Amino acid sequence: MNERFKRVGVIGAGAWGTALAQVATFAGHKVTLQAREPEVIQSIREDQQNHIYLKDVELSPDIRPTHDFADLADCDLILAVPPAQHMRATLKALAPYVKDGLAVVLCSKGIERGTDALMNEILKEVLPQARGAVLAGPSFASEVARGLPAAVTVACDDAQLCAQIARTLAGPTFRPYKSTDMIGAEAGGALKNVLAIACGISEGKGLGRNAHAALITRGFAEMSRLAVAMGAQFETMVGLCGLGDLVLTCSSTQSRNMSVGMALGRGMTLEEALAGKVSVAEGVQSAPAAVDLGRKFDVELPLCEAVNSVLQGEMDVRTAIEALLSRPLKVERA
Ligand SMILES: NC(=O)c1ccc[n+]([C@@H]2O[C@H](COP(=O)([O-])OP(=O)(O)OC[C@H]3O[C@@H](n4cnc5c(N)ncnc54)[C@H](O)[C@@H]3O)[C@@H](O)[C@H]2O)c1
Ligand SMILES: O=P(O)(O)OC[C@H](O)CO
Repeated sequence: MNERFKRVGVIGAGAWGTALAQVATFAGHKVTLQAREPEVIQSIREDQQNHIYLKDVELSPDIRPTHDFADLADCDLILAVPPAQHMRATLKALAPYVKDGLAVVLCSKGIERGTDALMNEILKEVLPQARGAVLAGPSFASEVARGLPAAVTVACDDAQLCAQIARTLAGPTFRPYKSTDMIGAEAGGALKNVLAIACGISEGKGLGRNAHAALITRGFAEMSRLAVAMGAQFETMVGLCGLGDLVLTCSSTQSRNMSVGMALGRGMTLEEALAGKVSVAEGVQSAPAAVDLGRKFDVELPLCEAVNSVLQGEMDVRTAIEALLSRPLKVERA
């Protein structure tokens, strides 16, 4: 009962996919890591480092990089870690190698633009024969890959599968907490990225610590309202994958989302803020989807809407801030 999975595969050798492959080796596994770029494969094979996406971290020799999805065919646990906008295509590429009941853990934090789908909805459409779970929570890849302590949420509506995944990935420095709330874990992970852009804008504009605290608190209220309307439990939102990840991402320049926001706050255009970046800031694509979901579920999302207006070039930062501060006074509630 609840034995560990034996053959772990990871799809996506960005910073987080590489870090999660490393986590699985800390837990004693040999891991197949599917990478898109030949230079990433070469870098891991020759130097035991991912020079492109996770610089200066010594990787375990138990990580086996490959380009070929067929090499994942004998895995019994797959961690899917592409950028959210590429999840659908990635799962389609995996499809020929998926056996009935394969466990697929969705580790990307975003909402698909155009469909407003969370990652588990995409999994159900593309690989209905697989069993899905979500991994989310406060976890900067570089810290996790270096073996610094982190606690995350693993969410799955099948409690037994959840326990099996948690047991497979748990290690001396990586502590998964179990949950059955997949929507909450996914919504928390996706929405905190949009709110981190808001906090970055505030930081870049020099609006001070009071504004920062207000943004995190009202951002939390906003993301919880939407998540609960989508079917999440409020309890999940006060956990690692909700408040925990929001606080982390809004408080460090390690965050790509916060960094993009800071660049916008300092007066750059979005194009300038993203120029030359190989890494993904998911909030940029998730913002319009979040706004869409707010309308669909009739939930007010003033901060996400303001961020989205700035990202779409519909409002400059100063006007967005003025618009937020001049809203009618409200009763404070989550
Ligand atoms: N980096 C972190 O600290 C961290 C932590 C937790 C969750 N995440 C989430 O993990 C997901 C992946 O982020 P990351 O940080 O590993 O990536 P990254 O920013 O380090 O690298 C970009 C990734 O995008 C991939 N990519 C680019 N074009 C692609 C395409 N057309 N199809 C498929 N893949 C493509 C690249 O191969 C690479 O793996 C995101 O949803 C992110 O929010 C990241
Ligand atoms: O760098 P970011 O903004 O993508 O955040 C990384 C992780 O999601 C933090 O938990």
